[in-house]
Amino acid sequence: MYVEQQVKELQKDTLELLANTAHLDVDKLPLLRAVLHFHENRYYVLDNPLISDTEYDMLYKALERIEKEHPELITPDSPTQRVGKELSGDFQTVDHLVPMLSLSNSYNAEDLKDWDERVREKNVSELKYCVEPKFDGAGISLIYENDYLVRGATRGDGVQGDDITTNIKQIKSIPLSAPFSKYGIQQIEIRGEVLMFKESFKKYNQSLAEQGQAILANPRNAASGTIRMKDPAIVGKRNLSAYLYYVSDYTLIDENVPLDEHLKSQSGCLQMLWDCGFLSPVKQIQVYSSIEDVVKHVHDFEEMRDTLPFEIDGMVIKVDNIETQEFLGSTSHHPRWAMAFKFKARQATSHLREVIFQVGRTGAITPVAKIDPVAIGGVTVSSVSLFNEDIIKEKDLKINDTVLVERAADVIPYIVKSQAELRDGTETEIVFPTHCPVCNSELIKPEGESVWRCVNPNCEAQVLEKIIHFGSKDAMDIRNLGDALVRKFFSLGLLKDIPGIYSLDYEAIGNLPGFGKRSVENLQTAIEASKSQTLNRLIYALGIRYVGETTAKTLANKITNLWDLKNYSSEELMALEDIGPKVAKGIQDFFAIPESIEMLTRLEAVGVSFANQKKSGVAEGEDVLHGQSFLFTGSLTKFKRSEAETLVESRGGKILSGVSSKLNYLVVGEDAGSKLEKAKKLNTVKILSEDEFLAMTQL
Ligand SMILES: NC(=O)c1ccc[n+]([C@@H]2O[C@H](COP(=O)([O-])OP(=O)(O)OC[C@H]3O[C@@H](n4cnc5c(N)ncnc54)[C@H](O)[C@@H]3O)[C@@H](O)[C@H]2O)c1
Ligand SMILES: [Zn+2]
Repeated sequence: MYVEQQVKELQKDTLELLANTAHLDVDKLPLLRAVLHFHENRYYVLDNPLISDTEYDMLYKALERIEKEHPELITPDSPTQRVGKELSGDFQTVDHLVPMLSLSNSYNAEDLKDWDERVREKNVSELKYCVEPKFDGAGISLIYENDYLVRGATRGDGVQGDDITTNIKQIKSIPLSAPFSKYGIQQIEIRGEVLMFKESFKKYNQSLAEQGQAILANPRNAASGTIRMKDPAIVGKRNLSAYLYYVSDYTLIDENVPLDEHLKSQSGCLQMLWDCGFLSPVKQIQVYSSIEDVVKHVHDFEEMRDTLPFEIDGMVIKVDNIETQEFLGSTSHHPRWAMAFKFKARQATSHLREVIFQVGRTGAITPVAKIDPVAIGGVTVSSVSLFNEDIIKEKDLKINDTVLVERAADVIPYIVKSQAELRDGTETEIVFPTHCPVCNSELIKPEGESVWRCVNPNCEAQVLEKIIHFGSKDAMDIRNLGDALVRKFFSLGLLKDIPGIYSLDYEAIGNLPGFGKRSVENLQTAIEASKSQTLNRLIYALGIRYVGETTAKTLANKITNLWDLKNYSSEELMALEDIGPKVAKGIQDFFAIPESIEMLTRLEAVGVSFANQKKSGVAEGEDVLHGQSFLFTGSLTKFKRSEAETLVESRGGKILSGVSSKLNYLVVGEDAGSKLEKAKKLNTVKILSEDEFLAMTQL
């Protein structure tokens, strides 16, 4: 739609407008609209935004302000007069019963107070606000008729959406039927947000990274991409969840029966949804009568946003009383009875100055972009991984490019895109090396892979990274032997390989500047203690290709001694859960190399335990919990959660991350909350006290 020259000019205009949003006046109105239309096209249609959401919102706000001062200048096609468009064409289009509007945005206490004043000006009595998290996922609308789910749709352009019913049915937290008839409801339309929880997102990205593929930017993209997949089976595998937070429409079974109390307030509706078996934010909401309390709450919530298991990008403040909501009404763009409070942005624009190439422990060469430092979400970012050469090509990155960088919680910073439109001729190609930057051996890229590797087993960079990995938190967990210390010892020649950890020269270390007696002792204790680390951690620590933490556990559960693995055939390996030909080959290749055997022999000689302690201690019947799944909730008083989880696993059981029909046992400590409620509702989960659990695990 826009040709190259227009894109350049509009982007130039954008930057000029952005530099001055507070002082834009009516003469800029047409330009502002043109620029916003342009960015909406980039965002909703091309899925390729050029500016961050905050920048878009700043321009939008400026437009709103000018239009408010000059209402006579509002045109029907102004961006303020409609919501975005995101119909994909891949699904059948369906009409929403009630349009799915956008929300008005606020960024500070001032904005919220202004809004509160506008609401109060309307003389509403007994005003209360229901404050909810603003879930950062993909908006959906569901229709239930006679208690059955009949349709699920995306938000689309707000009036019409894509019919994604089959995909919606793959989301386990959305019940296929719900007892709305108990509330006198025949048909109901509810709204919510499909999310990928951070934990699932991390796992999903880990599997992408292990396969050398580019990881996804954030859980929101993962969720919105997944619900539009053509294959519902893939949707089922991605482990999505959905929070439902709004009843947009309903038809009663009998108009003459008085309306159920729940339906008279937003907080009541959320409770009803929860009681009907939905995941609704009843536990995360607060109802307040003063805007000051609201302001305090949203700020407090922003502080703790990273502790939530899912991403939120702000809060939504809604007038609680539904009659008052109806009285306040909506514009064509957003309801007047609700206001979003947006948290600080986690995207920023910077410049790519240099690319360095790092050698990982498997020899993989990772390009890392050095950018002009920018603050994103309270952290200064100056280094961003580019993963592999393909990503550089796909994103068309060049040195000196303007780049959009994103950093969400728990997610490593990521270059969303380069802004090719802004190039001025000073940009240069990123040249991928042909030889290892550390040992200078020629790099290899096997067919079908996207990663270049240094295959020299003695490459110093790899040896160093392998030592760091061995001692790291998820591996042997040698607390006092961190990344920096390993680098230091390595550079001083005090540490040359993994077994060398167990024959460190503590006297020489004690003479290094900054090393007191205590710190040397602590280091020595931590290293000694690691000798009896569990077998699964040891297997993971060895850095066998494709053997991640999960595979290491599977392997450890199968064997009684590490050496057993040496004799496993590929068939035997592939018979194990989740082990395919690639992983099996990785394991066999490892044991086929003399260097590996030498390393293992040395480790065993210094006393590192190769035995499966769980197996050697208990001869038979140790997996009394085999095939059973467990989850712990509430504060446990008899044991630590991590201990209990290890116990379950050592007895052959599994730990699940949430309450679902797959869960067999929920062990409840004190003050158990939503998980317990949900388990009770499910009726298939057996609820255990801590004592009952302990009794079960005894052999
Ligand atoms: N970068 C760009 O160029 C560009 C261009 C266009 C739009 N955008 C972004 O898109 C936004 C507009 O999108 P939008 O209309 O979806 O607005 P929005 O995402 O800011 O807010 C509305 C949405 O919030 C969601 N939501 C989450 N929790 C909710 C809750 N508890 N109650 C109600 N709703 C809840 C709903 O899906 C709702 O549709 C802009 O503010 C901007 O951030 C960016
Ligand atoms: Zn090398």
